[in-house]
Order: sequence, then C-alpha cells, then structure tokens
Amino acid sequence: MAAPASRRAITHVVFDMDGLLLDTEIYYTLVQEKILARFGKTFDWSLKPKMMGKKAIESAHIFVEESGLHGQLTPEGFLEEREAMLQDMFPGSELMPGVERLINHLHMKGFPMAVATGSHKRHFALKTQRHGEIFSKMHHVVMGDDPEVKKGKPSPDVFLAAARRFEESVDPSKILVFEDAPTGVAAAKSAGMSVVMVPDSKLDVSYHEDADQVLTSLLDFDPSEWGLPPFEDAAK
Ligand SMILES: O=P(O)(O)OC[C@H](O)CO
Ligand SMILES: [Mg+2]
Repeated sequence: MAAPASRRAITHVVFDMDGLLLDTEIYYTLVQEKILARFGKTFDWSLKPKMMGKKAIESAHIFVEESGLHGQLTPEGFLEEREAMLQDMFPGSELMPGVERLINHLHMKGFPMAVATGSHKRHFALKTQRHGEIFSKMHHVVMGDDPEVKKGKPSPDVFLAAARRFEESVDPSKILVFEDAPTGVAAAKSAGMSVVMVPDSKLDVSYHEDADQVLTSLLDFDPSEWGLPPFEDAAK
C-alpha cells in the first residue's frame, strides 16, 4: 500500500534511546520500586509516564513530589540512592526487539540517523558499552546534559538540537522520530516532527493519542507506510 502524502517526505530519522532502542526503562522501574518500598509505598504506572524521558533531576523532583516524600527524601538524595544500583544494571542493557534490523536497513539505504535521549553522558556510556556497532551508525547523539538542551522532554530542545546537527539543515517535518514515552512524543510533535510511538504495554492507552502511529514492537514497523524503502529480508 502506498504511503499517504503526509508520510512521504521522510529524509532523516531520530531515535529515542531508553525504552526504545535499549530495554533500560525496566532498570529505572526496579530501582524506583525498591526506593519506594523503603517508605512503605508502591511505584506504579500512573507515576512512570510522568518521569520517563526527562532529565534525571527533573524526574527526581516529580518522583519526590508525586510520591509524597517531601521532608523524607530530596530529589538529590533520590538520585544518589538510585545511582549505585543503576550503575550495576546499565552495563547489562539489551537492545529492544527489531532495533538491529531497522537501523541496519536505514543505514544501508543511506538515511541519516541520530539519537535524542534524556539520558546523560555517563549513563549513555554505561548503557551502550556492548552496542558500539549499532550506535556507530548514528550520525550524532544528543544527550540530556548537552548545553543546547535547556529543558528535558516534553520540551522540543533535544529533538531540535538533533535536527540541527545533521550535515545539511533539515526541515523538522521531514524527520521521523521513534519514541516510547508520552513526554518524548510531545517533545517531537512540538518540534514539528512525525512520531512512531512504541509504548510499553503497561502504559495507559490514553497516552497514545498524540502519536502519528502506535506499534506494539519495532518488529511491526513497515517502512513502506512512511514512504521509506521496504525491508529486503522476509524475516522479522
Ligand atoms: O528515553 P530517553 O532515552 O529520553 O531517556 C530518558 C531517561 O534516561 C529515562 O527515562
Ligand atoms: Mg524513552
């Protein structure tokens, strides 16, 4: 089926990282569950979407406020407490299903790609240490502690910085973004880009509304629906 006109203009692709390229959101969830358990509270998926995709200190403020931990835990204390646990977990980060196939395909077809993540440099290095080959196919990576990223997602800063750093200047409407988080979808839409959302199955469907397409897995992405060259292999 031919792609509708609105989807035929894509020339560049920008990927979110945590929960989209890498199966790392589970680490944040586990650590946050553990910290809340210490206060006799439970962490659930009504709080998770508010924290996902944001800069660390921004999500730390949300965690403390929304969990009612004012006076018991500071955002800085929360970050410190979770850091040792995360540092042990991040080197085990796995690619999400379908990532290798999609990135290798777009790279082979010559589509410039970038990563736009809320994650900062030190965590990026730990998470990607076993995935150098895949990340080497990115033209550039913009991280949450980049000086051009004044505010985390849902601010468009990280996506606009990613758009500016391709070889040639790119109209945001020609960029296709892949995201898992509601804050990330909002950021990319506010940057004027198209978004394929690949949310965790536990995310409430009310968060799907703003995405241009919602998929259960990257394995279900069909490039031809976006006017991109079809996969040449039959297997998913
Ligand atoms: O989903 P990302 O890649 O923007 O990362 C954001 C945080 O590090 C985790 O939610
Ligand atoms: Mg993400």
